[in-house]
Amino acid sequence: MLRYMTSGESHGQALTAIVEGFPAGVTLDTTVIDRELERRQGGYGRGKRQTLETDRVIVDAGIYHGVTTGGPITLRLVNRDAKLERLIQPPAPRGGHVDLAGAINYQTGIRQVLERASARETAMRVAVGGLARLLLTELGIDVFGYVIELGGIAAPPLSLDLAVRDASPVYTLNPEADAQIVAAIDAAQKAGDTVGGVVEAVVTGCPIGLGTHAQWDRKLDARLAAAVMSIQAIKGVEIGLGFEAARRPGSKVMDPIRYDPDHPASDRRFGFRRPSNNAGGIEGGTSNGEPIVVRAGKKPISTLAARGPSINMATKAESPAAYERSDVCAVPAASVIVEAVVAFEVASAIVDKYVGTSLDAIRTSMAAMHELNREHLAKWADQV
Ligand SMILES: Cc1cc2nc3c(=O)[nH]c(=O)nc-3n(C[C@H](O)[C@H](O)[C@H](O)COP(=O)(O)O)c2cc1C
Ligand SMILES: C=C(O[C@@H]1CC(C(=O)O)=C[C@@H](OP(=O)(O)O)[C@H]1O)C(=O)O
Repeated sequence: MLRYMTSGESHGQALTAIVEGFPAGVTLDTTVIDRELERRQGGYGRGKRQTLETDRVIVDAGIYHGVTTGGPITLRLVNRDAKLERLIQPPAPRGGHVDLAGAINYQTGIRQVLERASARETAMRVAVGGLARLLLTELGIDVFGYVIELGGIAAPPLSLDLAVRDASPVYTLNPEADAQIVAAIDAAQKAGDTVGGVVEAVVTGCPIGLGTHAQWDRKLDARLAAAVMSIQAIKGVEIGLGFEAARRPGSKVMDPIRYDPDHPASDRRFGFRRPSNNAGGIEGGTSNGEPIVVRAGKKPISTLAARGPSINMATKAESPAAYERSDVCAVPAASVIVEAVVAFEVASAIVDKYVGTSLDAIRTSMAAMHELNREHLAKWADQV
């Protein structure tokens, strides 16, 4: 079982994660993780905080000579803007945040809950996702996230071709490439407002059979949805066609099944081809070998420079909500975070299925399972 927990406050000393169940034998290349951290910090519309932080992962435990040992891996990110003990209690809670409900839930001030609820925590989730990516890359699986819509404006289309993708301004979160989007973010900033958007993550190279139809909490789509929904400010998750499937007749939703008899022995789909992928790579909670497509809707940031209506907690008189500083748009960052949590869930499903304490064990198990399925398909005629 692969799992992790994070700790840390937005303005505390550091963010930490302990990742447990990660296989031995994976070279922990921190530059791969740092690249993802850098992507998360980027994107047009971010606030001043990102000019103060330079996120670089520190590995405190779980490696020997740069290679994972199979023991728990401790990751750390230092907050340069650490100042928690000097921060005051906001007088008026912000709508759209946990400020009010959290202070009641924990019988504390607002500061205690907002510091932990902050999306600063997503930096660590991206570091953990980067670690998962190292395992997935070894197994020929790729995950990438990108913006598809921002402030109601469609982002330029993205090629699934890897070479084209890496050069794409959308993939590299450079919305300067789209004047309309930049103008929408600028207009929101000028008005003291914020903008949200829709992001998508695609997983390619997945074997058939991650997850299961057999039990609700092991369904791959359910696990992905929970992970993505847990990201700060994500308000909707779709797999494949998602809500659009509800509007179409069945004939325009189900993906036909075809067969290519000339497929190579190594084909992870065993020759089965789906001319469409409305299911987003998951049928009955199980990966079907097609790209896994997960979409997420991110709400616009609730902390408004124009300050939304609220109540002063001491006097209960009407008072504008607290405002210190804030992002105007964090949609490009959300695409990196969605990618990271999806990468982790897929890695976790891999470890569940191909139970192995090391990379070699997982590879061996994957190869053996592939052969087993080839044999199973070859003797199919005898079974029916
Ligand atoms: C990358 C990222 C950056 C964010 N930056 C801010 C911010 O600067 N100000 C803010 O009020 N909310 C920001 N948020 C959103 C809040 O963290 C989130 O809305 C809040 O914790 C309440 O949680 P909920 O929206 O999931 O209910 C950000 C979210 C993400 C994913
Ligand atoms: C620190 C990050 O995002 C923060 C998320 C956030 C919130 O309320 O979620 C509020 C802001 O924090 P601050 O008040 O320090 O500027 C963002 O900058 C980050 O993404 O690294």
